[in-house]
Amino acid sequence: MAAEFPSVAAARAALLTGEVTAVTGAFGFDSTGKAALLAPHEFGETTPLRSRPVDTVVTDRDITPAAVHADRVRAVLDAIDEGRVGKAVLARTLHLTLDAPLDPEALAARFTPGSDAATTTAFAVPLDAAGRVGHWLIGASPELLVRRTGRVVTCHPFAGTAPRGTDAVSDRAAVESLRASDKDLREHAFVVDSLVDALRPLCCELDVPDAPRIESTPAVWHLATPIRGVLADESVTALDLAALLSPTPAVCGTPTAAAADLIAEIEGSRDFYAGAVGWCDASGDGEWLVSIRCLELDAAHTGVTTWAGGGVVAGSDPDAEVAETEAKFRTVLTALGL
Ligand SMILES: C=C(O[C@@H]1C=C(C(=O)O)C=C[C@H]1O)C(=O)O
Repeated sequence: MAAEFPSVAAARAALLTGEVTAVTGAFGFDSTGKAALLAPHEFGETTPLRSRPVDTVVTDRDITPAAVHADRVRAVLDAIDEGRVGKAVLARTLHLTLDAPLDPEALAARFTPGSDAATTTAFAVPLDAAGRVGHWLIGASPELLVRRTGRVVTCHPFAGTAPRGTDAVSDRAAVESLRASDKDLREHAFVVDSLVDALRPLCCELDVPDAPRIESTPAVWHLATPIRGVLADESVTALDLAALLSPTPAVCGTPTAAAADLIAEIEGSRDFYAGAVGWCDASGDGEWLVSIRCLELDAAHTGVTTWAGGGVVAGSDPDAEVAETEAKFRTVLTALGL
């Protein structure tokens, strides 16, 4: 049985004392809360995942209604007007009940590159260490929170989204309007500014492009900014960086604490959604993804919970926010064969 760590602090201590040579797993939206981190016996050895078709039959479905989400967006717009936050990211929750259990690793394989839901890195994390016995966090996030390789730190934040078009012409038009969207550029700048503020004191070099570029998943276009820094102090590990940077304003908001309070008031607890998934070894190297475009499978493996969110800033349109969540739900729904 691999060692399990129910918090980032416990995993960090085990790495520091040399008790383990690596940790892998997930921590939640609240990085100080319950985590599901473990030390695999043979770190680095993974079983190749094979994508198999799934025949999913949904027997029950419960989603945050579009009208409720639109009202919540209006509530955030009011909070922005009142000066409580500059940006907050609101998410809808979708619960599905399936007629037959899903195999967690076979489902994760449905997210791997080349599959219909392909984005970047697929993961399947058992959540037992966090007390969610038998539950799994499964998905494929396109968003790199942070990677540390020696002294080099890389972040690749996304913020600002447009649903993909249905044909080449509308898809191109979606890119052009995203590139020119003042609202999306402001949404994006909150994230880059916050990462730069957090990294600047830790880095002796920091390269930040002047303007975001466009990247895609099969479901959406995003504004993205690759950030590269060189650590002044090599003792700062990838896990330290992930816990420091998460949640970024890509999934939370600005200021962080005020946005997290607003989200908790409106949505309730997010658990593992919008936290981080990844690994860190004893040298401090590691890689953490933002846990979005993912689902939690319950202990019976028939209950699925998934989330889709988007950033709200002054000028956001409630109906467009609803449409953005519909597009983002596609990644998980496609993986489920729905
Ligand atoms: C919150 C999500 O996505 C995040 C929010 C984005 C946005 O508001 O434009 C874009 C990418 C992600 O950083 C999600 O997919 O649930």
